[in-house]
Amino acid sequence: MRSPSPLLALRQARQQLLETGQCPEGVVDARLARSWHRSVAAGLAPTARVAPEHASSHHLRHVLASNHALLAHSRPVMEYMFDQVRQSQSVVVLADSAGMLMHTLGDPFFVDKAERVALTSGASWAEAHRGTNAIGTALAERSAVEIHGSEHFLERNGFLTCAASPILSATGELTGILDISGDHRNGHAHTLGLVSTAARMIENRLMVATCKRNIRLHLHVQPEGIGSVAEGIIALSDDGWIVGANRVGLALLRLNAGDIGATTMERVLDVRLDDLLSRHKRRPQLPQQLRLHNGAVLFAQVQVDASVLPVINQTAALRAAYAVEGSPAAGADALAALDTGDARWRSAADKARRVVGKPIPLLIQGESGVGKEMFARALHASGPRRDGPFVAINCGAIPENLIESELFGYVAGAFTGARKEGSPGRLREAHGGTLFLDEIGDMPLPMQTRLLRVLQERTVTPVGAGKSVAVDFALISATHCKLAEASEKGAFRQDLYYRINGLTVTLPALRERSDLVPLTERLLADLSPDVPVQVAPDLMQRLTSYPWPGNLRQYASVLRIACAMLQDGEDTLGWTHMPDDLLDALQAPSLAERMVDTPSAQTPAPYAPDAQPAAVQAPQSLQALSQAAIQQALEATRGNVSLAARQLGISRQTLYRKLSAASV
Ligand SMILES: Nc1ncnc2c1ncn2[C@@H]1O[C@H](COP(=O)(O)OP(=O)(O)OP(=O)(O)O)[C@@H](O)[C@H]1O
Repeated sequence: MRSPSPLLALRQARQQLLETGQCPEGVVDARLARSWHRSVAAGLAPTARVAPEHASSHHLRHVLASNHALLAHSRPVMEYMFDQVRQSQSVVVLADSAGMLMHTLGDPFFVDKAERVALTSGASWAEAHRGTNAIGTALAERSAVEIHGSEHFLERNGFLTCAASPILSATGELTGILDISGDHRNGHAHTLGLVSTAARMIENRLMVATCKRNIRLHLHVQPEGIGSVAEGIIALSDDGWIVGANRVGLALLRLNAGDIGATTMERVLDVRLDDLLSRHKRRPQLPQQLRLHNGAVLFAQVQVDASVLPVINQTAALRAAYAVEGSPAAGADALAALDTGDARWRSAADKARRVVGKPIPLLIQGESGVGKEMFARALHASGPRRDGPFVAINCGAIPENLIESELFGYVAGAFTGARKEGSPGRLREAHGGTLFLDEIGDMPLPMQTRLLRVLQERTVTPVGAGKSVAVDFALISATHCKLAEASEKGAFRQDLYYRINGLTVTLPALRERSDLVPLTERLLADLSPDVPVQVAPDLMQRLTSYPWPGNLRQYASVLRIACAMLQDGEDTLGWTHMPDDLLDALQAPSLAERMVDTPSAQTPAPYAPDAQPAAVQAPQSLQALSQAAIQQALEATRGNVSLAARQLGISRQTLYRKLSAASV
């Protein structure tokens, strides 16, 4: 963004923006124009003397404490940078992810001047407060930028030249901004390069520190590039999921940040994790030559912390054992195991996979019984927290007077009836794993307020306790109602809604799914793992068109009952195996079917004994068909009502009822 534009042209362009709302084309580039527009939208005026936005010392302490690791890894790099620019009247600055300055190192001759525009710890350089400037603009654009002289929106910052680069975490989140600011007369063409390289150095150091319990691959296209600032780094979970990556690592593997936590190494590289690790064990110092599936060659140095090797070996042994038995690999994509081909379901799963392992709360919407909890469990089992607990809480099922102590825990003697030893509470039980809040829309409003505080502060204060306890869990919530509407009507706190709704996915109702046949096959394979069971085609046709108001819960239960009704030697579910309450509903044609009242209409076949398929071919009334079936069952069982009822899949009482109705 270093501008060849003369001072006057920039001033005129800014004036034109203020007067007409448009930047003149060709004078400022698109990125600068976007930033100026944001500055105007924030209510800033170029000549205004805005009071600098400055954090209280308490808030600054809090920010410094929560960015402890970033600061620790940045300080040595900043000192090195400062050495490079020592003579050029500059300051080196580290800001947090909101643009607040946390640490500055400055040339004493320049510091006085810099202090006048508040280039000091605690000052905010977010665009909303200071208009266009390298720190705020790099934050807004998520990319490295240089802002020179009059490109700054506020005229009082026009004596500066600043270059800033975002610092990204191992999971791709922007965690801070590194910047060099100096007198615009001393601007140097290489400053932006220096800042960007230094930001990469910090990112790499941070990544190695935060992923020290992961398997790490240090990558480069040449073995000599490994260990340099230009190396790619990929962090893997012990079963091969990519759980972290620096920018070069992503580029080398042709991935983007959204793939972190959503794909495995083996999907990208042509090597099995076990082979990679065993080669590393034999020759730990030697870079391994690897190939992407597209044939490109890379070199990788594996690094595994000695303290986690035993865990990895154990997981590898488990994986090998599972592979031998033909069972799904430990930690395999448990969501994929639920995927039977419905496009809407798959799209929800694909989206959810992208946030697994990231601090983004997931909200699952869908009718009751569509499988929201199973989906959440599978997601947990597919993610890096799979070894931690999965704690499911049905917010609608806990009595209102117990919900507080149940969720937040209590100390010994907190209230009458409390357990002597106190209780940690369900939220703390989820520490290190996933918290699943089912029916979150049913949570009473006072509890919503407390929950919001927990989610904001990531701490829980048990009932009766003075101190709060830190908690760390991934959050998945589920609801069958439209929470957005509930929050608009005031029935659900809007701020809590935004907090739990990092990503919303909606699971389709069973009647909307296009995969009933493969889904049925999978459910039957689970229900009867030893003997393959199938469904008679005419019944399957009707099961496919039935609206299933209870969704998967109802359907899975019907199949479970039907399998239990199979006699020895039977392997095909027919009408006789359907529970009798459902049989009536299946036989009653749907409204749509009733509207198409022609003999040629494809009316799904109602009950017919499997031995007499021809009986269903003729267009008879349902009642007549039912009576015929009863007659045949009684004949086949020589009048044994109990046996006939069993064959028909109905209770004895229902059979007697049907017989007496027929004789009236
Ligand atoms: N993919 C699936 N495979 C097999 N059975 C399933 C599947 N999904 C759901 N079920 C069956 O449906 C039942 C209900 O599923 P789940 O509790 O996940 O639904 P839900 O949408 O969370 O329901 P609710 O809204 O009532 O809490 C499960 O106990 C299980 O029997």
